[in-house]
Amino acid sequence: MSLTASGIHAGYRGRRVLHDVSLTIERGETVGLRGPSGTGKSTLVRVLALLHPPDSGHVTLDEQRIRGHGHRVPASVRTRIGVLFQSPRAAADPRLSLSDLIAEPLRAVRHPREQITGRVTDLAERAGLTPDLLDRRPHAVSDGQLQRACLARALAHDPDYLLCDEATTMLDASTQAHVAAMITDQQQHTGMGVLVVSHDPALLTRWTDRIEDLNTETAR
Ligand SMILES: Nc1ncnc2c1ncn2[C@@H]1O[C@H](COP(=O)(O)OP(=O)(O)OP(=O)(O)O)[C@@H](O)[C@H]1O
Repeated sequence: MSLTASGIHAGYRGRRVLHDVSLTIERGETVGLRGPSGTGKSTLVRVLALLHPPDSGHVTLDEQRIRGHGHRVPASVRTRIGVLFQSPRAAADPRLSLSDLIAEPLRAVRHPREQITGRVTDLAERAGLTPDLLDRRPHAVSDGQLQRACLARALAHDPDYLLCDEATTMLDASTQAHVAAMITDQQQHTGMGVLVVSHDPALLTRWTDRIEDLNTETAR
């Protein structure tokens, strides 16, 4: 069981960023992805998260080849892949309270309403968010608190894969450790596969089972 990108060519408005790039994340493993700035690591994350359609090549999710990226991917498929970005401010809707932020993906797939509150409380507690923070909107919490909420949101569906794009880079050491511990704990319970994109060699060595390079060799 794996999330696989095969022979991906992708870019923006005719400008090619990824040239024949392939990457596999097996369930249960943690894969590191590194490479110089601008080689397309975030673009590859968006392709794997089914958010950015490749020009050619394809993504396979547990043997199911995904057709039609972008809005055409059913929510039931998309929710099997969680994503955590570097900047929670860019990722989070500023109009939503933290509890609504965490609950939104559950509501989107009509999760039973009576279970949502309990699920949000549990996720928030595991993420280290105190109850008083849950009614606040993003502008009234710190970056670290907001990233904890984004992690709770990304794990709301118990995804089979979690893609972390420089997700701990801007966090202080203790929040970074808490975020990594929550991800590892979730992985031990559900066997999800994890991708960690980072420029930090120590973090990659500490956290991942193997490291892949996206460099000018692969990104020709
Ligand atoms: N939405 C976009 N529109 C146009 N070009 C983009 C867009 N996003 C990224 N790019 C360009 O695509 C290239 C790859 O960017 P990407 O963010 O995927 O690289 P990266 O390896 O993640 O970089 P970094 O390590 O600095 O985060 C860059 O030249 C970037 O300017």
